Amino acid sequence: MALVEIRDVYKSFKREAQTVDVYSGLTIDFEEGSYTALMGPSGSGKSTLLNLVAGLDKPTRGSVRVAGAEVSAMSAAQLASWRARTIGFVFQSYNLLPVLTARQNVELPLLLTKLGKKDRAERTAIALGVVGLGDRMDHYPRQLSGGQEQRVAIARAIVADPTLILLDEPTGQLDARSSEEVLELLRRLNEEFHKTIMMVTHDAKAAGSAKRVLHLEKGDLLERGVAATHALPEARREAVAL
Ligand SMILES: Nc1ncnc2c1ncn2[C@@H]1O[C@H](COP(=O)(O)OP(=O)(O)OP(=O)(O)O)[C@@H](O)[C@H]1O
Repeated sequence: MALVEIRDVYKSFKREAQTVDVYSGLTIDFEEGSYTALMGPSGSGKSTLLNLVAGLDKPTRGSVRVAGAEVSAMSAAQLASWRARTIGFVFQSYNLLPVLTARQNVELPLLLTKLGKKDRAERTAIALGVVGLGDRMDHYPRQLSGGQEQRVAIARAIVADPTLILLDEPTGQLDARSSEEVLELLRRLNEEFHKTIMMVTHDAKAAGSAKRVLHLEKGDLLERGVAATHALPEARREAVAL
């Protein structure tokens, strides 16, 4: 069983009199331990895919299962606690709370768990250590560089030890050096910590750090292996009918 199973998913958005059909029968799997980059033109439905997997949005029809659980069937309350345990979400614009320190930002998701204060402090320190910011725990976001802010956001995403990390253009606002640091961190999270990663990106370099690259384009879902050790002999068409 794949960690993420998307089966015959339709998704439409209604805007005034118009309906936008983003997916018309999307079927795809993401295996446990995989690291996938999702590419494609603006509006092709990349962010929508992450939102469906995180249960932030529901399919118009079809099934989205994560670790065997039907995400679209959960109530809002079930979703909140499931998401806190299962999913780490990282956004392009970091989304840190400016009035909280790095430590407090990272601790936030743990407040939704049953962990006591001491365990929360310990896990927070470990997560900030993993992203290389053990010496910046009491800094506020404004006292950090963009790359450091994004690494705090990644620490927040991994602090509850989720199975799946979803990232929406994580390097979109970063310079080349900070991007490289973030990508190196993602490779480690995948290889050393066995986290499953799905990353939306427009950046070919970022996609190059993934083991699998999916291209969402007008009605087609194309798959290309780019990492040397995972390269496919040629671009392979995996499924049609987005
Ligand atoms: N909440 C919404 N209401 C109405 N339309 C929406 C909504 N969310 C997304 N859409 C539409 O669905 C389509 C897919 O959007 P999505 O954000 O998934 O694209 P994307 O590939 O991530 O684009 P980008 O690269 O620009 O972020 C777009 O046409 C978008 O306008």
